[in-house]
Amino acid sequence: MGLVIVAAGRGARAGLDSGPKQYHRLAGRALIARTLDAFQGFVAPAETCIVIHADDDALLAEAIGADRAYRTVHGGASRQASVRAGLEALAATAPGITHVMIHDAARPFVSRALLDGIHAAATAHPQSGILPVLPIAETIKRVENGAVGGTVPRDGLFTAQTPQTFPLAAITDVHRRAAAEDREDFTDDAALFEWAGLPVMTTEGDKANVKLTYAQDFHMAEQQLAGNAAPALPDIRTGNGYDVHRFGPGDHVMLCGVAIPHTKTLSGHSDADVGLHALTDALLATCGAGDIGDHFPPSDPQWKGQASALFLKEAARIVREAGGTILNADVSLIAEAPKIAPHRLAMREVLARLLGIAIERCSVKATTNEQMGFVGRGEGIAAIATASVLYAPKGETG
Ligand SMILES: Nc1ccn([C@@H]2O[C@H](COP(=O)(O)OP(=O)(O)OP(=O)(O)O)[C@@H](O)[C@H]2O)c(=O)n1
Ligand SMILES: C[C@](O)(CO)[C@H](O)COP(=O)(O)O
Repeated sequence: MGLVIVAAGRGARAGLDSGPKQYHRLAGRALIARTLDAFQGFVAPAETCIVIHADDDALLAEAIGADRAYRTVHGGASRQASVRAGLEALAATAPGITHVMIHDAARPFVSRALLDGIHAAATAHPQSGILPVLPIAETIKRVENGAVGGTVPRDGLFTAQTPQTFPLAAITDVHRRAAAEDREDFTDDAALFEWAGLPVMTTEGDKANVKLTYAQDFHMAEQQLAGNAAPALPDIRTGNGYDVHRFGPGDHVMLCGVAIPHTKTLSGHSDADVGLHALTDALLATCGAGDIGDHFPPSDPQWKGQASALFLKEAARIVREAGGTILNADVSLIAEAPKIAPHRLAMREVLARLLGIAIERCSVKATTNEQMGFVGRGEGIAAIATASVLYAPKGETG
């Protein structure tokens, strides 16, 4: 499917100070760029021809960038002449195209559902023109010099939208014939097909697919885009971690960076600090950075007997490098013994120092396992940790 976007008009009725309406920035993005966005993934830029006014090369480059793959061609004095120029360009340079969509740059709100409906109709009726239409919802009056001259029956009346779709060879031929007969009065391409006696089938249009014609249309479009803009939600992520180590012979345990005298020690490759291990995993989880085993494999001799503080500091560094600000850290220790409560403040101080955050953002809690299971039988100590991290939006890290 090829695409002709007509954008060579002057936008006289819009009367915008900023110049031709198709380059006017709507909520920060040029109207024509928004229109082209709507076809992304539906028609390739190489099969799209943008028809612009001979004075507007620089305006187009500013609106969509100079290095885009779209074909461009200069249009004519009427919409009809501009469409013809676009069709001739596509017919000459893209021989594989059988069908073409013709669309006004001034209609930026093209939905994927509308495109799919038009495409389905074109597939069902490949020799016909396909025209999206909407029933008229208001009474139609004929008005002359401010006075009503009559009411027009609206039965069977519809308004016509773009994109309209045609077999490329047929619509190009009809445009050539109309030009040869000096007919420049067709306001849409379906009208040319009708004039040539060729079939035009309708498909359901879309109320949102308005043509921005008057200044008020631009104000309403601005309001609509402002209303649609999703509020920037803070990117707060939570990670959890769990670890367990069994007891072996010894005289102290390391828990959350504090050495607590005990009748046994926790055995492991490093200092077996389950609290810091669980918290390291929780932090890494907030940026999808794997787990402690990925960064400090137990098979690597350099971590033998290592203080687990090093692991936590490295996890905090990884989080910060990914744009994270650590909001809080919470560790629950599950042990029958030793007693944790007398050491909780010292543990929170260690966490605050290692993570570089305030102590009130660090929490350590402890519970027994009510003498149930392996912890209850005094075979080891378990820890569960949670960390919350605020990440900067993409492109604003650092
Ligand atoms: N000589 C022309 C006239 C119109 N168009 C394009 O046809 C579409 C529909 O036309 P319209 O909304 O009437 O735009 P303008 O002609 O720019 O508006 P006006 O009539 O108010 O000047 C627009 O994308 C417009 O750029 C075109 O390519 N060449
Ligand atoms: C082609 C069109 O968008 C169909 O509704 C419309 O006719 C173009 O606008 P114009 O004001 O007639 O140029």
